[in-house]
Amino acid sequence: MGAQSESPTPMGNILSSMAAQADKALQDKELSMDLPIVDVDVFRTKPRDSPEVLAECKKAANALITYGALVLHDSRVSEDDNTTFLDLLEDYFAQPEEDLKKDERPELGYQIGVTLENTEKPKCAVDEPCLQVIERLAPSERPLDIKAHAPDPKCRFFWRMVEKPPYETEFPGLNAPNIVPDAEQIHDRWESVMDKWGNTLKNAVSDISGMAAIGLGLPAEAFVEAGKYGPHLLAPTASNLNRYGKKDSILAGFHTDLNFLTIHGRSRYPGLHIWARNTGKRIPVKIPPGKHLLVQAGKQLEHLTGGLIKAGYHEVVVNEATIGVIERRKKELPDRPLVRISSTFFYHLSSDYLLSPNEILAEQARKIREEQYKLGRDEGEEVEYPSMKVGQQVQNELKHIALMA
Ligand SMILES: O=C(O)CCC(=O)C(=O)O
Ligand SMILES: [Fe+2]
Repeated sequence: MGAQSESPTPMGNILSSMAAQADKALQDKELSMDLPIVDVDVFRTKPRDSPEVLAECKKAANALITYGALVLHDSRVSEDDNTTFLDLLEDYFAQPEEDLKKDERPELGYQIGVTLENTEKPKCAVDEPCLQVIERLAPSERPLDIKAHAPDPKCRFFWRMVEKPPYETEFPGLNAPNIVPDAEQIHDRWESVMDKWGNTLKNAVSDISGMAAIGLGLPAEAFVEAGKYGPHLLAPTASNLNRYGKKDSILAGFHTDLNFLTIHGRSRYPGLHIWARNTGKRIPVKIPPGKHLLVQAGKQLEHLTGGLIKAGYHEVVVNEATIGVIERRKKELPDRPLVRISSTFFYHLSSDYLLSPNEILAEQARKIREEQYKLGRDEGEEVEYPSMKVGQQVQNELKHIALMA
């Protein structure tokens, strides 16, 4: 009798159920990339002081402390809006370079409109603490080499989504009006498509800010108030995969984001790798299907929490999975532009807000640092977080990435 038709023994039963459990665990792990999934719906629909909401907020704060990242579920997310947005941006970046150039504003540090390829540099390449972060990673987990400090081949569009402050800002350059592209087939649908998808990302990330504040023991409105007049940006990147589609091309070199929280919808092309603090592992991002988004901590959140939450490192490269999608789309949609658009939104604190570490959180950060050190996880030299206006911090960072003189 063949093994397949044998009637199951009790031992066989146990083994197959263990195998099924292991399969399920592997599937879940791949879906969530090992990151906790935070349900924004719980926060939006249940009473603020209910145990369920508090538990979900704690989960959000702990995920940001432990990983610098989380996956969120939000029933307001429409995949169709993301698709429409990705199509629009593919069409936009397929235009001739001289048309794109009309939307460049170098005099404003490229903080509005388009940034063309080979302009923005990965800051890490000249930043000693960042290079040490790479050195502390196991060689197999390191990002692609950025030491040449070549600018990134990715382009970008910045679409500002702000509420005008009821006061005179010290940083008007960071708060300039939006640019709507000229081209007839793009102009008319631009504003509504950008605002629709942008608002989905903005609402979700703003709710995560509220949840993180509660989870950290702060008043619910602490971060949202601090970001009320922030120069939030819908900030898709665009990488020309005809030109930069070879395996191991760096589209955006290893870096952290300078803003408060970054939120991503699904890109059509894989290639974003994140490093979760405390794991030392490179994680290829796979946002689970169905109303999920990915959030990563940025520098402003690190600053405000005195390093309790650390900005998350990431890179965007052409990996095997990217090549797979390139080949598939070439066959299935030969007339579509071969451009990798990222569905990225930068949530910022208000430029005039004083960025200064919360002492209670900074004390917790010191404790965690010591515990980590005892566990043999050296996080490098202690970072200073001097008080400064958010607008000042942004300008300092822009100088590092070559967008501002
Ligand atoms: O392209 C992506 O998926 C992310 C881009 C990114 O890291 C950034 O825009 O800062
Ligand atoms: Fe980034």
